[in-house]
Amino acid sequence: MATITATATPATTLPVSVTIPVIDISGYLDSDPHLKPQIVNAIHQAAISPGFFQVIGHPIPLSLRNRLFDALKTFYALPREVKQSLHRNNSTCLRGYETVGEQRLEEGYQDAKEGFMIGQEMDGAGLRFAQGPNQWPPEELCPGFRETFMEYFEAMRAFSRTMFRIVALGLGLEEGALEDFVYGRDTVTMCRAHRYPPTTPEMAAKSRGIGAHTDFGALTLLLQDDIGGLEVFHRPSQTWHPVHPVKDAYVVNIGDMLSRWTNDKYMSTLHRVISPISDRDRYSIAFFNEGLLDQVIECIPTCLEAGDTPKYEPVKVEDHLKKRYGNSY
Ligand SMILES: O=C(O)CCC(=O)C(=O)O
Ligand SMILES: [Fe+2]
Repeated sequence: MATITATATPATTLPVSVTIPVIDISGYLDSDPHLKPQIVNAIHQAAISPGFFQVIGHPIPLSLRNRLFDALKTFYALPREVKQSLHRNNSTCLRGYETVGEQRLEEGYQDAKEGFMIGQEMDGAGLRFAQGPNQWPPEELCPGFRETFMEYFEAMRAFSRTMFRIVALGLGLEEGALEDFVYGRDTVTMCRAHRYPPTTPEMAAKSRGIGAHTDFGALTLLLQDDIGGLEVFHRPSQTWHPVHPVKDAYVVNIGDMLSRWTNDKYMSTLHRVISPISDRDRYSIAFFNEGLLDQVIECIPTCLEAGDTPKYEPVKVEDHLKKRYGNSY
């Protein structure tokens, strides 16, 4: 999930070039002794800078990705009243539909996207922050939507587990050191699907698909279609750079929580989406690893160089999330 940040300068692209590495993790999944350390190192370096990379050779099947994109098209084509009846304001745990213009991430712009958020299905007593049931459209209006979205969600949780094993090794920790953080009973993971309506060239300068922001969780895994429009900010040159769609890839970025946990060794990079100048909608699906509610985020000792001191006070994930979610709507 995302949060408000300082307004970025309206600078456009160039002249500096920013490389967003494309990293194949299949060698890690195959436990290839040669490739494993190379993959760990490539991700560690990309997390330091630019804080964004793309992952191929991941375990999410193309058929599942396509089924979900198809189901989302059916969902977003539903009558407005049906979508409104699933509005996130009905939910105690951030789940449901968000209309165009609802989120404001950048001063002076309204986000042009529609969104639909789900999380882990939880019911009963003792629910905590962001825990609870999802909202779903009637099955007959959107056949298979719920089943496909939940299948995708579970597959993404498993993929995230792998990513955090790689991240742990990169940070000089035990491979399983972040297991509870990413996969514990009280771990919050959220998945939001977006539809970005197209814009005209005249309107493009005044509108944003999603305004400039940093993500506030630990690690985001984003699936984008082939339209493009995602951009990252290069702070030293104050310029924006496209994250071009790469076939079959997930865009991965570091969020504020992991940046803080690593004493800013890993970079949480400002990003935005330009409304597509196209005759087609753009679709994307972001999976947010928000962390274990009881985890205290306190500088990981391996991230302190000799003579360094921690930059931040310890904070509990639950408190961090409550504050940041509260600020972004
Ligand atoms: O749709 C995208 O490409 C990016 C979405 C995003 O940055 C977010 O939801 O935090
Ligand atoms: Fe984001």
